[in-house]
Amino acid sequence: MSGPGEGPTGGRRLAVVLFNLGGPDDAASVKPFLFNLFRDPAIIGLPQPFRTLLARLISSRREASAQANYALMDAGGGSPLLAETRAQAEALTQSLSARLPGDEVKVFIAMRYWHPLTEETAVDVAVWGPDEVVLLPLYPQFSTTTTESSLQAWKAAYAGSGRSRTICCYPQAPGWVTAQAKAIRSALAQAGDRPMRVLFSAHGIPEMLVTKKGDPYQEQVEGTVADVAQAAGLTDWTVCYQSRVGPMKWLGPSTPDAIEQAGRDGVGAVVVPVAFVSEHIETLVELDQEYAELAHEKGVSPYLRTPTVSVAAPFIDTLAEAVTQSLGRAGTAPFGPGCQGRWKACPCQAERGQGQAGRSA
Ligand SMILES: C=CC1=C(C)c2cc3[nH]c(cc4nc(cc5[nH]c(cc1n2)c(C)c5CCC(=O)O)C(CCC(=O)O)=C4C)c(C)c3C=C
Ligand SMILES: [Fe+2]
Ligand SMILES: [Fe+2]
Repeated sequence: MSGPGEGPTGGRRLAVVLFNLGGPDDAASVKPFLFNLFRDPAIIGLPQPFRTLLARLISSRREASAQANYALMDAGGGSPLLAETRAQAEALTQSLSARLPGDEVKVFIAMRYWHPLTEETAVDVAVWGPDEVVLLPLYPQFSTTTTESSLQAWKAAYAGSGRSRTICCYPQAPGWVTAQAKAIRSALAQAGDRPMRVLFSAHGIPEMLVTKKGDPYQEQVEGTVADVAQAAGLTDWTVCYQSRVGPMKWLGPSTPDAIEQAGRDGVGAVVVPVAFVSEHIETLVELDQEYAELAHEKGVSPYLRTPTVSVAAPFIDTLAEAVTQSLGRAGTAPFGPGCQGRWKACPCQAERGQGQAGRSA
């Protein structure tokens, strides 16, 4: 057995930790998953014990409708997110192993609100004993509600070996942009010569996180959209935000409003899930079923949706490039501007001063 500092061929041990939100495994885990989500201070900013009490209330009230929605997917009453993320981990392992011959690369998955929980993965990584740890959120755009929440949970939980690097975000990474542009071009080709509008739909967040807290999410979403629209040569496109929860004002316009507008303007729609990298309830149910029904009612035809990037080679390669660049081991091609100090609390800022670390972010 090889210990820290020594892979099977004498190389170094590299742990890559993929972060995502997580999803319930089955109907029974919907309520505890929702409880974990609403108990997160990044999601509900109330002090304790009010936050936990409210999380209990919301998860109870939301359980039945959420279970009904999860049941609409072919995933045993739960979410396909973990299976999708495992496929991405496998593809990234292969891409990285080819780029870093001699090193031992292991890709771990750390979910924020359901198993494998970040706290569990932190123990697994520590037991494995890496020399280097690269933290890689599967959120292309940085948000306090997702990326920062995951990175903080990791920081609190990880007590193992290895120097850490953080890839905070990659809103304009070349492979992320080209994979989406390709999917859009193929959807538009399917629509033939009918007039079409591309609706870039991102998961929303409360507007005050952007205006009061300086959350860079909206700016980064707009950065992604500008690059993809240019790469795909689009003339009619708009940004909109889906999945609103609760009474606060969220970023707008909402995706349902954008669909209604398309109906009024007499154009068909290609919806592009621009902040998700894999399929789950927000794409398979919200976009493909709820909003498809709305589009039908409003006469938006055709209504098409591009698949998420999933394991598309340009996307996985761009992630692998981000990892190797963060280690200072390969490539000098620009990987995108990242948060660039826009989010002062981002760990990539502190790492920037330590040699190559954070170069990709
Ligand atoms: C870019 C990604 C995401 C952001 C930003 C985000 C913010 C955010 N989400 C909620 C509430 C819920 N999210 C839920 C599921 C869910 N959300 C994301 C991604 C982002 N969330 C993912 C990947 C998933 C998992 C989907 C799955 O298949 O399991 C849910 C549960 C589903 C539901 O009941 O609708 C809730 C609730 C808030 C409040 C928020 C920002 C404040
Ligand atoms: Fe969400
Ligand atoms: Fe950053």
